[in-house]
Amino acid sequence: MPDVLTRILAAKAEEVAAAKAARPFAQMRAQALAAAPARDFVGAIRSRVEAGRPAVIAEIKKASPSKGVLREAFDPAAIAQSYAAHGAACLSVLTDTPFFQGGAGDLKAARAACGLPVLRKDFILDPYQVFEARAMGADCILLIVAAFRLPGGAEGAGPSSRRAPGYDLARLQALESAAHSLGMAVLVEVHDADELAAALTLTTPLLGINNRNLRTFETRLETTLDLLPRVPSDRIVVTESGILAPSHVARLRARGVHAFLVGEAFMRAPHPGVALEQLFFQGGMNETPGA
Ligand SMILES: O=C(O)c1ccccc1NCC(=O)[C@H](O)[C@H](O)COP(=O)(O)O
Repeated sequence: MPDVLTRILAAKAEEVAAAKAARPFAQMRAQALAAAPARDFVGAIRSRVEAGRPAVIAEIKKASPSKGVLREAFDPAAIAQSYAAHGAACLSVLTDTPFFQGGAGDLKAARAACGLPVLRKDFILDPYQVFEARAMGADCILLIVAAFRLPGGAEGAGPSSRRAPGYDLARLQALESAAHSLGMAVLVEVHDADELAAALTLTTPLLGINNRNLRTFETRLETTLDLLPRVPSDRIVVTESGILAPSHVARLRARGVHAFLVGEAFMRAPHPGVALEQLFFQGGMNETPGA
């Protein structure tokens, strides 16, 4: 059986083909160009990080392949308001349906309920999806480098071939350009050194390091800590996944990581915003959301 990322990407390619047939590109483009202006996703993160405060991208997801259903009573608008009231910098909203039980409606409802910039969390492979993201109101898209691995690419035999990019850089760069042309930001996501080398060919300052291996689900904070020395100082590291306790936050912040993408810890809590405040602003570092 193929791993889950392979299955998600295959399903996504079919989904995009069906979407294009149902709503042609010209129509999607017109909708994207007519959307309300994008909110400043990078600025919301940068301002906090440069002030030495945590920048929290708070995720709205009903379910995930690794954890199943995380939240039965799922109200994206109420969750977004709760996050905004308790110090989130931005939102991340899952729009994939088959694997995460999300949808475009979740993103629209969350964005309409608050003033925060919103990341469309999905598996973007095609320019059509970039226009679709803007049409639904997204302010940022996610590009997962692992989704652009070429057949036989980064898994070469020896040390030198492992350093070869092995990724479809032209396609990654074209998707980034499309997002920027629509005023959206890009969060590029990596999990290892080969993916990082590929990600650094993009211009976006937002570099996500996913602590979760999307093929095996193994989740280790050391993924972020080990890659940190290889990240140039002009990039803002966003550590993603598996951040569940104040000790995790303290460990990463002690190494200079101040931007976080968190889902499960908030989705399982009765009040997601309160959980955010407890995780980031009531720990040992005695922060307050606006201080
Ligand atoms: O979470 C999964 O099971 C998953 C499986 C396959 C591809 C992506 C997946 N998750 C996306 C994410 O990485 C997380 O939603 C995000 O980083 C937040 O993680 P967490 O705080 O651990 O919910």
